[in-house]
Amino acid sequence: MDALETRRPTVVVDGLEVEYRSFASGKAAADRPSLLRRQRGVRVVHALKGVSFRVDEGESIGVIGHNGSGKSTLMRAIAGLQSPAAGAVYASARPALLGVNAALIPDLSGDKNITLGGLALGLTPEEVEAAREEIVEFSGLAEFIDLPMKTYSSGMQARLRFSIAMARHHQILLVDEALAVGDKEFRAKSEQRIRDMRDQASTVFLVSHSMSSIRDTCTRVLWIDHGELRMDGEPKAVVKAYNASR
Ligand SMILES: Nc1ncnc2c1ncn2[C@@H]1O[C@H](COP(=O)(O)OP(=O)(O)OP(=O)(O)O)[C@@H](O)[C@H]1O
Repeated sequence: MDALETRRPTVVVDGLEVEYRSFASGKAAADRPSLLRRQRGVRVVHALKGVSFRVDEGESIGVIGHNGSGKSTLMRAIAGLQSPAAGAVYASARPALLGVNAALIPDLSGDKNITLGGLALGLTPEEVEAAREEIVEFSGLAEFIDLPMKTYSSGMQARLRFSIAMARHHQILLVDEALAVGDKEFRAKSEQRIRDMRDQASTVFLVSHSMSSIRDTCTRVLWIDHGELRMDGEPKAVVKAYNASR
C-alpha cells in the first residue's frame, strides 16, 4: 500500500469562509441619522475567503502571515469557536486551542489556577494532583506559584498556561502565539514538547511570527494572506517566499 494511503486525516478544512460584522462608531458614523447608521455603519470583514487543506496525524503545521491576515480566525474556526459563513471544518477529535487569552482567574494564585485549568481541560482532581509537580517544574515558576496570577508578567502567565495545557495529551492542539511571550529557554523547552507531541502522532498547529520557531518545529507551513491560503508546503520554501514578500 502507498504510504500516503496509510496516513489518517485529523483535520480537513473545506472552502472555509468567515465573516465578522461590526458597527462603525466615531464622528463619521455619528453624523448620519440613526437608521442610516445602522444600515451603512455595518462593517463586514471577510476574514477567511475559501481556505481548504487537509492535515494528517503526526504533522505539525506552522501558520504564518502578516498581521490581520486571518491566522487566529482560522485557529478559532478549527476549534469550533467561530462559525463559518460558508464551508466546513472536520476534525477526528476535539481540537484544543491554547491561546495567550485562555481563561484563568488573575486574582487566584498560580497553584489554584493549575487546579482550575487542569479541571477545565477535563482532568480528574486526582489527575490534576498527579500532574501538579510537573506543571510547576515545566513552568519554572516554583517560587511564584503561591502568588496571584495578576502579579505575573505576561511571559510568566503564558508559561503557566502552556505548562497546564501540556499536562494533557491532545490529539489536535492549536497553539496561537503562546510561545512568543516566553523567554528563549522556555521557548526551546516548549518547542521540544511540541516535537514530542508530533512524534506521538498528534497534530499540532503553531501560529507564530517567529520564523525560527516555525522552521525548528513544523513539518509543513501554511501562509495565510488577506484571508486566502497563499502557499502550503515545506517550511524552508514557504518561509523563504514569505520573507521575500515582506
Ligand atoms: N471580533 C472581530 N470583529 C471584527 N473583525 C475582526 C474580529 N476579529 C478579527 N477581525 C478582523 O479579521 C481579520 C483577521 O484577523 P485575525 O485576528 O484572524 O488575524 P491574524 O492573522 O491572527 O493577525 P495577527 O498576526 O495580528 O494576530 C482582521 O482584519 C481583523 O481586523
